[in-house]
Amino acid sequence: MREPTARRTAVEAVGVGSRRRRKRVLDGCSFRIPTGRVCGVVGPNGAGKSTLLALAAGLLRPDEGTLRVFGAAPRDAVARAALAFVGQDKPLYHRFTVAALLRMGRDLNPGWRDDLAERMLDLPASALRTRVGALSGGERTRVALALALGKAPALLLLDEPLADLDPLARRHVMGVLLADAVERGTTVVMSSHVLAELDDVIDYLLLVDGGRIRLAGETDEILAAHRLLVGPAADGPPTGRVVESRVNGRQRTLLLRAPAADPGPAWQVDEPGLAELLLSYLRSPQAPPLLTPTADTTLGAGHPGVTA
Ligand SMILES: Nc1ncnc2c1ncn2[C@@H]1O[C@H](COP(=O)(O)OP(=O)(O)OP(=O)(O)O)[C@@H](O)[C@H]1O
Repeated sequence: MREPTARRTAVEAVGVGSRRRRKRVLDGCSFRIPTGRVCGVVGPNGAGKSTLLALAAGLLRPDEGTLRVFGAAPRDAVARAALAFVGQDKPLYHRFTVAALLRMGRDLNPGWRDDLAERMLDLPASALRTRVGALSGGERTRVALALALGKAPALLLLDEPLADLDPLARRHVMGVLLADAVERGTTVVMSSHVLAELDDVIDYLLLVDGGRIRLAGETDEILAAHRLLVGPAADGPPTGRVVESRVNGRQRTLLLRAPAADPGPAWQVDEPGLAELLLSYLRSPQAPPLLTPTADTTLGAGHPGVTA
């Protein structure tokens, strides 16, 4: 028997619009993120990623449309208990020691798990006695992430969690998040500009650009829906639904929506990498949006593509 959509859907946005100081920041955003996915929210500066995460965390209300978390409004008690949010500014009490903050996390959250917080924190024991204000930016990020994970949430909303972490710390944080998603089925939704490091970790993608959703769904399905063609610039480009066409000297590189017609032996055809695909879309604002069936809110819960 199929579970109700609300239980299989972590976040659902339908026609979400948001204005900040009268400026339209998000417009007609509709998508679903099923439970248990590690979803990367990517897009250029000012695209609306933080606004989208703040809406899902219940810190902002949409001006248009609806956004639901596990089927409830983000400010409902059920949703609030199920989610943890770490914003870009990571507000922490600077005069508290790390140990005192962790104690507070334990006292405030009935489902608190020391092991999860400690796994994320992974700092020397001396750091526990340090006041938060005396930590480096990256160490503070680790504390904020440890407090969020210690809550053992069903949904982790993270706004640029990797921004001030060194490469080793990034790997550690990504590893912990991935392990948690596997072990507890946590849904992780994280914005990031570090496309290269998202590649191995995310299995779901939201590309936000100019306040709109341009790509949404399973990364492997989105990649499989495209072909990267490299061939001679002198030849007429092969036909197909072109996302981007670039000429560099004698070489033309094309990103097409699959299936593409056989372009002939002069062309090399591959599936694009994630970073390549995203950059092509960002350079080509005219390319039509693509949502896989699980992300598409116009498809009902009974659609075969809509699974947990
Ligand atoms: N507190 C605010 N008050 C007014 N406008 C805001 C506020 N926060 C963001 N905006 C505006 O909303 C738009 C989207 O901002 P948002 O922070 O959601 O984008 P983003 O994709 O997260 O960007 P970045 O990658 O730079 O963090 C921007 O044009 C920004 O100027």
